[in-house]
Amino acid sequence: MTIEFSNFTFKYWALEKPTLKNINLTIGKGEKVVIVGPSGSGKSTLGQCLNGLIPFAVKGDCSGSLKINGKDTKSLDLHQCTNIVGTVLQDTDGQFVGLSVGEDIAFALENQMVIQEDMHTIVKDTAKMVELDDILDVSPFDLSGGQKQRVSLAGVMVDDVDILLFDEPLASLDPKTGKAAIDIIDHLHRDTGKTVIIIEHRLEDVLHRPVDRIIMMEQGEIVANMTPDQLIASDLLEQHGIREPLYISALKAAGCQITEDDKPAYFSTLNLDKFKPQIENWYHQSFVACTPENSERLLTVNNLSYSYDGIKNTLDDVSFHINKGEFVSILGKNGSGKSTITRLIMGVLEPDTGSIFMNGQDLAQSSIFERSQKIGIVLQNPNHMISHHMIFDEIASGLRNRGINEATVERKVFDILELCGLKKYRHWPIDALSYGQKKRVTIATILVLEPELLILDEPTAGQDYHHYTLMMEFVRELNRKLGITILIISHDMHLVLEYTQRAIVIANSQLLADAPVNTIFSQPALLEKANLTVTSLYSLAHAMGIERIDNFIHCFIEHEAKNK
Ligand SMILES: Nc1ncnc2c1ncn2[C@@H]1O[C@H](COP(=O)(O)OP(=O)(O)OP(=O)(O)O)[C@@H](O)[C@H]1O
Ligand SMILES: Nc1ncnc2c1ncn2[C@@H]1O[C@H](COP(=O)(O)OP(=O)(O)OP(=O)(O)O)[C@@H](O)[C@H]1O
Repeated sequence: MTIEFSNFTFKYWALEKPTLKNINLTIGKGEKVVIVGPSGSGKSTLGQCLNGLIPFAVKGDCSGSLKINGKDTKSLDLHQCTNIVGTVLQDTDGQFVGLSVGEDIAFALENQMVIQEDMHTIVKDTAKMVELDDILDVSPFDLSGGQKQRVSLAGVMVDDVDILLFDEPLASLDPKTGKAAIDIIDHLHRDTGKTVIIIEHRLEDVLHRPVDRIIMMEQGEIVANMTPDQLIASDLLEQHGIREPLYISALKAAGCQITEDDKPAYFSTLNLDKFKPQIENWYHQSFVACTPENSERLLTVNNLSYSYDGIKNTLDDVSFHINKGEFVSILGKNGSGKSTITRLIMGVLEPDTGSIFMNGQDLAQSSIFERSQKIGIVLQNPNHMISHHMIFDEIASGLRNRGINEATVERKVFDILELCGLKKYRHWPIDALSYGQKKRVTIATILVLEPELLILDEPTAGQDYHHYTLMMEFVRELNRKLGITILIISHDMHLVLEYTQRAIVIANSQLLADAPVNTIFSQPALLEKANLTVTSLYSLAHAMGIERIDNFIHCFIEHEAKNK
């Protein structure tokens, strides 16, 4: 199935200007391509033109043509498009049709009239590939964010379509499952010859397996269309605010010049010998010792246990503390209970046993409202938080609830809109925003309230590097200047390395480790237990024969922080 966009332009009815401008792009049958680009650049819109959601479900004006296998999509209907293109959507909640995980995976098979006996086997085998076989009877809506993402992946794997489109398949997946997902996509691609299109901000993770081409979008246009080696060796990623792989950042930090001939797109193909002297030199020159942590307690979690069903403990005797002014992360496998900890801190759930103290006060004595005055939480899925139609009102709502006068509300909201890169959208309805832009709105809504403890659940999911850097630098400023304590829950190891000092690792419902990030990331066996993976920074140091990998990681963290 060849895909051919010719002079293709698309404008949403709700917007004045076109979102896709004069796109000329051919994707050949059986190709595997990645689409990258800043948030709001039109990646999902391009994907939706392919799967027929545009123009059949979402209205707008198109000009030029989009042909799939020579057929203009204007002559097809939505049903015909979905029979050609299978999609894993960015917001998985909108995608579930079954009452259980098993039914959901089986849905596509029912449509294909697969016989019952085969159906059970196919569903089981597919669920096993994405580690869902234990929870086939659970409702998709009772799953953690990453588990939902796995259900969507499984659903599309059984689809009998020629083109597979993945819109941010990795956003909520833990690192190990993310790698497994990329392996699965790679197998599907090689075994079936299907055309595969992956839209993703986590470029290094996608490049875990080879791809044919990377297409870069910016403001509705295609600004690059080249091989991964060409792109990684160029300055284009940096210019367009897209994060380069960690090992490339480390090589550049050491002053190495990387060319296409070095085959830099994959760690496994990169010729490292050439760079060894520079890396060693940089490491020996830049090592500085860790700064000691502040020891005044803000939050103390004591022996916390919680079970949703009264049978299996989601959290089992978990204890940790967070000091005032710290920037800490919680890491762990999908479904290990990280978001559950957040719900217990907020008071949405009550612990079965154990307690949580804030500033020496037992939170069991405080209502949800009282807790929300001190603790701000940004949930994983922005669509679970938004309750107003207009962006300004959404961000202003918390301040207005506190009875703050309108002039102050306006000033604070404008300041935060600017900081979060949302100023030009202030009069927009939230519906007209991309997923990443919505996520930024929800972060702005909480940041404007300047909480004492800020908890960010997957802050970078769906965010491009440029926007997330702006936002995280602002969060870091809140942390450094105002002493606001920050807790992030994330599967984004690059983010965790860049910003947090200490990581709390949860595995199999229990606390597995609580240590500085450079210590955590230099222990492969520990990472493995929590479905985390070593980063390419570790692999680089290892390949260079550096003994104290924790020190090497620490050097890199210091370098990044200084050069932001
Ligand atoms: N349903 C819609 N109605 C009107 N405008 C929309 C709609 N969906 C997206 N847009 C607009 O189109 C632009 C591109 O959005 P799109 O979702 O394609 O971006 P994206 O590159 O996928 O971003 P992200 O990485 O944040 O998901 C955005 O500026 C957004 O405001
Ligand atoms: N409302 C609910 N009812 C029943 N079980 C639930 C509910 N919410 C979560 N669970 C289960 O509790 C476990 C922990 O979920 P939680 O959302 O805390 O995980 P998580 O570590 O945040 O995962 P992720 O990294 O995927 O976001 C999961 O196995 C999930 O299926």
